[in-house]
Amino acid sequence: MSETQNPVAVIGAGAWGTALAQMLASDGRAVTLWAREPEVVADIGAYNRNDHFLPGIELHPNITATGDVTDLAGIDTVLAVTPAQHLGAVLGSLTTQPRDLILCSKGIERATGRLMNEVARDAAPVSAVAVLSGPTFAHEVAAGLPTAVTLACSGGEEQWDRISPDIARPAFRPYYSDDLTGTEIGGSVKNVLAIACGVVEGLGLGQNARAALIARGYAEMLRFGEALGARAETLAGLCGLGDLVLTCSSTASRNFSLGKTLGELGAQGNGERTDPTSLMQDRTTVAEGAHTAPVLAELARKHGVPMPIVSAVDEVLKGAPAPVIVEALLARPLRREVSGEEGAPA
Ligand SMILES: NC(=O)C1=CN([C@@H]2O[C@H](COP(=O)(O)OP(=O)(O)OC[C@H]3O[C@@H](n4cnc5c(N)ncnc54)[C@H](O)[C@@H]3O)[C@@H](O)[C@H]2O)C=CC1
Ligand SMILES: O=C(CO)COP(=O)(O)O
Repeated sequence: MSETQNPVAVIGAGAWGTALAQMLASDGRAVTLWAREPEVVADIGAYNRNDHFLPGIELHPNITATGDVTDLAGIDTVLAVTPAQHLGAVLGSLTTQPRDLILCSKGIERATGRLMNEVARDAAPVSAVAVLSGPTFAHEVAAGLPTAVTLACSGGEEQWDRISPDIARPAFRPYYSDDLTGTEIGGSVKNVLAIACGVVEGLGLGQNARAALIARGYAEMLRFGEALGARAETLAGLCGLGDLVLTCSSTASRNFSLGKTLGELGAQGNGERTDPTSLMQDRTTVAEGAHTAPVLAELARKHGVPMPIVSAVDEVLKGAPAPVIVEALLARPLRREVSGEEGAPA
């Protein structure tokens, strides 16, 4: 490590935390990776591999895995990459709060309806919070393939100047934003819409239907964002539209593939209700959209924001037959396309 390189730490050694550690370590700097599972710590220490969550990748030797949060003390720049529902508890277990805490989870806290930056500001009030989000399949980033992300800084340009050199690499390009709400809404809502696109794929409804769903889903994202104070320009960027297009187009997405299975079950089910619970329990990896959908549908109702696709995903996740739900979506009254204008054309 050169003397000018700050050490960084990553909390959470799932696929994304491990891929971020690999990307950050690519310039030779020391990266501390905190893992919840002792076997993950052991395997990274012994073999430089995390086959539990990111199989097939040889990790840089300058990544040090630990299960002890006290090893994060003194590291100024820390990325938090836990599943959204566990962020508050994991941050609450830290013995010290870093100067800069960069949130990389995509979701909304189910019990409280809070975005991750709200969870983090409560759990780590001393830290300056930032949000990193964009089109980033973990296996591609770990392989060194190029992408770009939104990096939204609560501390404005001063924080950006401090942390962007620690995050940017030749193949990983952050873009500055100060809209944390918009950045988080993009990543949270797109996961739910990816489940919807997977359902369409599983039901065999075709490419046109998927593209229509992406466009109308994006309109829902914009409406919800506006209600919560996000900027539309943020949602048109990497963390919104960019990630939406990625995640809605590929079975490499856990959310899309969950939706596809739900659609296939629905297609076989003769209009009967399904039981997605066992489907979810069997998964060792997180499909955040399944946790976000109920709380997002609830928040949308609370704010008076029409989000019919999000509500439809929520229904399918609760066991409603996918073909019946799709039929109901298509049978809704005709209306203007432009967001904010209600009613059918004259
Ligand atoms: N995998 C990807 O390509 C990307 C994932 N993300 C986001 O990163 C976050 C983490 O996802 P992944 O790393 O993919 O996870 P993963 O699905 O690969 O692994 C599951 C993770 O959950 C953790 N976990 C399970 N139970 C827990 C508990 N009780 N408390 C704390 N942690 C627990 C495990 O330790 C592991 O780190 C999610 O919010 C996801 O949306 C964001 C961008 C890309
Ligand atoms: O957020 C992601 C890509 O940007 C990963 O999506 P999935 O969680 O659906 O795999």
